Amino acid sequence: MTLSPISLSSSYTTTISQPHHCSLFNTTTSTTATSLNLKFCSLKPEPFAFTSLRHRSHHNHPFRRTHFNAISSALSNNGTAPKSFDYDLLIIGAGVGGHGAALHAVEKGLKTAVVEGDVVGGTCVNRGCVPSKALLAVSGRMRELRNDHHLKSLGIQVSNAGYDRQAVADHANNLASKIRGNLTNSMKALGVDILTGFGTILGPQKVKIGSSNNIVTAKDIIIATGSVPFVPKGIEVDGKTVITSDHALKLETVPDWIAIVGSGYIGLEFSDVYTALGSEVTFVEALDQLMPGFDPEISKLAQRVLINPRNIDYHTGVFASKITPARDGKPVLIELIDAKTKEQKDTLEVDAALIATGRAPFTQGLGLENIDVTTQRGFVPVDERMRVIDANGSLVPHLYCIGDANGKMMLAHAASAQGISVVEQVTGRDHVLNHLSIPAACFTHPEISMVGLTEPQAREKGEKEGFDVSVAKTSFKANTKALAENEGEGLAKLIYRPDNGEILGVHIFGLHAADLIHEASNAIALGTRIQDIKFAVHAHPTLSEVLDELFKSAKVKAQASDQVKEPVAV
Ligand SMILES: Cc1cc2nc3c(=O)[nH]c(=O)nc-3n(C[C@H](O)[C@H](O)[C@H](O)COP(=O)(O)OP(=O)(O)OC[C@H]3O[C@@H](n4cnc5c(N)ncnc54)[C@H](O)[C@@H]3O)c2cc1C
Ligand SMILES: NC(=O)c1ccc[n+]([C@@H]2O[C@H](COP(=O)([O-])OP(=O)(O)OC[C@H]3O[C@@H](n4cnc5c(N)ncnc54)[C@H](O)[C@@H]3O)[C@@H](O)[C@H]2O)c1
Repeated sequence: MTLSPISLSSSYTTTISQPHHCSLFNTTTSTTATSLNLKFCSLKPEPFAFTSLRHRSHHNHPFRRTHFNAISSALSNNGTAPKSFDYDLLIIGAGVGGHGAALHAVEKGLKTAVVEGDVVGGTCVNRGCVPSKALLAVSGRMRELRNDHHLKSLGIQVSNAGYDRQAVADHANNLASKIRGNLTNSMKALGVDILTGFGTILGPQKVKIGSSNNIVTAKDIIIATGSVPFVPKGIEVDGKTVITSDHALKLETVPDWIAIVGSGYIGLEFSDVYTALGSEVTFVEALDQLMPGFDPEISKLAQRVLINPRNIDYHTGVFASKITPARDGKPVLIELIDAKTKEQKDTLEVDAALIATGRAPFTQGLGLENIDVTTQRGFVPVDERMRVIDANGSLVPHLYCIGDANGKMMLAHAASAQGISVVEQVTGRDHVLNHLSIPAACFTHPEISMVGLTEPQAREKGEKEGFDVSVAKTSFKANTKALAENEGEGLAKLIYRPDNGEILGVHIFGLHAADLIHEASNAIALGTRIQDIKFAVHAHPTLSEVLDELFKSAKVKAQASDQVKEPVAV
């Protein structure tokens, strides 16, 4: 194995903790320096490995013939553009963003390669969505089996539900391996070349793979290099008692008492897991309320159901300014300061601390300076079509950035959708992704989901643009299926324009909220108005009737309601 040292310089005043779980990212543990050295190793010795099973013949593809002739003569002055190309499309990073783009590119007939410096699947598959959902599946079952009151009301008796920590950890790890295999095989089967090594952009349409001179050219390049945990300055991560999600997902321990710094998605999902497995949790949140990113009404309800009745306490409006791992028989020490005044507030002594304070883009060492691109807090600046913008504000020809690395929306399906959107563009069809139609979900028990604007955001927009905003709500308590499951605790909230029936946002808290949101997100994506969707029929009894009722309860002005779409004869 060849280790390729890459000197990274960071503009952060914080620490970036690289994925510790993976020996391939050979890195020092977190430091508080403003720059850090990181070693990134190739999986295979140079030259880089071609792992595709078969190649489609792309050379006669009509698009290839035309677009190669039309290579922009306006390329920037950073190196010269190649005259012919190894690939139509080269994607740096084989996470879900890169994978989604690659599959769509093959469908469009592009000769495609992905460059991956670690393992296929990136954060989502190896250190994110996939293993966390495996742990949350266990959390859900444990909650049910330990909820005597709930079980009794259904007439069920269970005694002594327990778990085997290592077996739970294995479930998460095995699932990640399985999905990683599926992703790899799907690309290989379609003829996508998987080039192993760290990708560095040398100039327009040119990428070096690994540390030696393996240079690959491509007509279009997509940066899809993702993100790593963001660890604020002053926090020392040791990977054992002070951990990030990368470590927590391995479930090496279930601490008796764990502080979770940050009550966003990661904090909330892990509080669900840890409390189900028996830990006591203390949240430390910098803003004045828990779950500050969600619609305030939903956060309030979530706090009532997911926080207050559980073994959780919290400190809001405080920063964890210094965290020292447990050592020499002392517990983990967390110094709290007031988020506004910066005055010392308290010191917590806990068994462990999970740092869930957001994620930092992984864009160091990418060679962005070679194409005159300056990152913004590490994020690659892009326009609404994911085209990379250089330091002068001009678009860099043939270069795109998708997923966590551009920071538009740090979600797996957003990364993939952005990749598909780019492929549409490079194959001649203009496409702009509507990020307000992309749903998000937090997989707690019960789940939280959302799409579009929160109520405060919608009201602010309405005020600026001069339209009224209305809100409709329905409760899960009135839903037959939810009641049959004895899961009536839930709310769906619709934020809309009463003048024209436009859906501005939908927020759901309740059983299977993550699955229910898609009716709303599809409606926003397709521009469907409330006066149309309210006539859509839902099977009875299903949870989807919560949304049916929600749309029906909205009060759209008569004029707009009269313009119902023409019926389609069958
Ligand atoms: C604990 C956790 C749970 C999450 N749960 C969810 C969820 O339930 N749903 C959801 O939608 N999102 C979830 N996310 C977010 C989701 O994982 C990310 O939004 C998503 O992985 C971003 O995809 P990406 O393709 O942009 O980047 P990544 O998945 O990070 O992939 C980037 C890839 O690029 C590689 N790479 C980086 N630099 C180079 C280089 N120079 N050369 C070669 N290769 C390189 C990396 O090794 C990596 O494989 C979760 C995240 C975490 C941490
Ligand atoms: N189910 C999902 O889709 C899912 C699950 C996990 C993660 N993710 C993605 O991963 C990303 C990262 O998640 P996350 O939960 O780490 O970030 P987040 O941005 O959702 O939440 C971070 C929280 O930490 C708080 N915070 C920041 N610094 C602090 C400090 N020093 N002291 C106390 N509080 C502090 C912030 O106010 C915020 O509430 C998210 O953007 C999300 O999109 C998604």
